[in-house]
Amino acid sequence: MGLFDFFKKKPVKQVEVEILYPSNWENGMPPVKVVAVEILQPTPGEAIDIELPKADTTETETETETETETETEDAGEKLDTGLQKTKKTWSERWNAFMANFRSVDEDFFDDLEETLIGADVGAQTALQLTDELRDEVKLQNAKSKQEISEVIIDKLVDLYRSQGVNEDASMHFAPEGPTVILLVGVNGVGKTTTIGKLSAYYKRAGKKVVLAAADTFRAGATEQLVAWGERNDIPVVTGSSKADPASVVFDGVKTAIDTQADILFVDTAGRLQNNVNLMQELSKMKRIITRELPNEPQEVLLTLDATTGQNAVQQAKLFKDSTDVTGIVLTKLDGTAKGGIVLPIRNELHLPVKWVGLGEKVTDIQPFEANDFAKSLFGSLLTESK
Ligand SMILES: Nc1nc2c(ncn2[C@@H]2O[C@H](COP(=O)(O)OP(=O)(O)OP(=O)(O)O)[C@@H](O)[C@H]2O)c(=O)[nH]1
Repeated sequence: MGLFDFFKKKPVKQVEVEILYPSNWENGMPPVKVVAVEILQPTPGEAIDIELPKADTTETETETETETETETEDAGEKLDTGLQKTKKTWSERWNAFMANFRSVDEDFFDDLEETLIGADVGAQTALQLTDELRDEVKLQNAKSKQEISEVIIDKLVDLYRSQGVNEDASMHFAPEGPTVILLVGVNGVGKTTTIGKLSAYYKRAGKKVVLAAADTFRAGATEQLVAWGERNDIPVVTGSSKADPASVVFDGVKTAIDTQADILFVDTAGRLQNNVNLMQELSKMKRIITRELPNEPQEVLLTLDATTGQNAVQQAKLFKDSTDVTGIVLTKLDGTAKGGIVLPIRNELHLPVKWVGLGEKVTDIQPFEANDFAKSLFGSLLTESK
């Protein structure tokens, strides 16, 4: 059934569609992906018109938000919902592992290590956990399936929590003048969307925010940020297509200073961590910011797509080696069973996860709280094992 036929049968109040322009698309109706539909009650039979953008506006993203609706949703609930897939996988793996339990011997610890690696906690973390658990299980003289299950899950929760103790996952702000927050990461991880969400978050907190569209590389990237700016009523500094990103950063910093803004968010082009030119471009942007605002603490937030699992950890390693990353934004946790990667990011890279992205809506972002995360991820396992 075509899109219009569908809407004739089910009239809608509002529809969010993503226009997909395949590289070989020339004319006619491009394929579209329906992102969200708000069904209109009750009048069935009405058709609606959707205005499609012109063919040359590639990669246009149309997003509408019903902020108030989501804002009332409890943060803990949202985290629980967002982590549903990860939790399901964890509990399935866990149950399968415990179903095979016979006795606490070397095979048991080998299986445990494999289970943990399979759950994306990372090889190093799995090894460390298994080693510590060997002692712990003996220490507590745990023998029954339930006792052992409890010791292991408690240890996992502990590890998540203890890593948060000395970790500075807070955002740093300049005591005066604008704070600059750069978003970096490979293509498509969610940098622009995160800026849209974070800028709205800080605006709601009473901060004056400016955005700079320094991704002059990808066609449509500036428009995407401008759309977020319009939606949140936040000014966006732009440059022409293929302009030097550093010049947009310069204009952004100047605008932020002139307008006495509190925060400047800079959207950067998706870059491969091993592309020397792009990494140099990033250094140039940072030099310009420091030249204009010498004493100012900046945040360089590396955005990682949680759905890419261990790849995200690899990306983080390489970015960390070539630029001063101050924290991680872990996006798309809602769409993945790989939420376990928070553990290796913190345990192996010692980079604080500062924010987690839990959806595509403007309010689908939360500061990362190790305790809440551990509680949400393993809470149900603890209940199940009781
Ligand atoms: N489900 C889900 N989708 C997200 C989240 N964050 C971003 N996305 C989606 O991921 C896709 C890519 O997001 P962008 O913000 O365009 O990514 P980007 O890193 O700016 O991409 P480039 O400009 O190409 O480098 C979009 O469809 C977003 O809606 C999230 O937390 N959850």
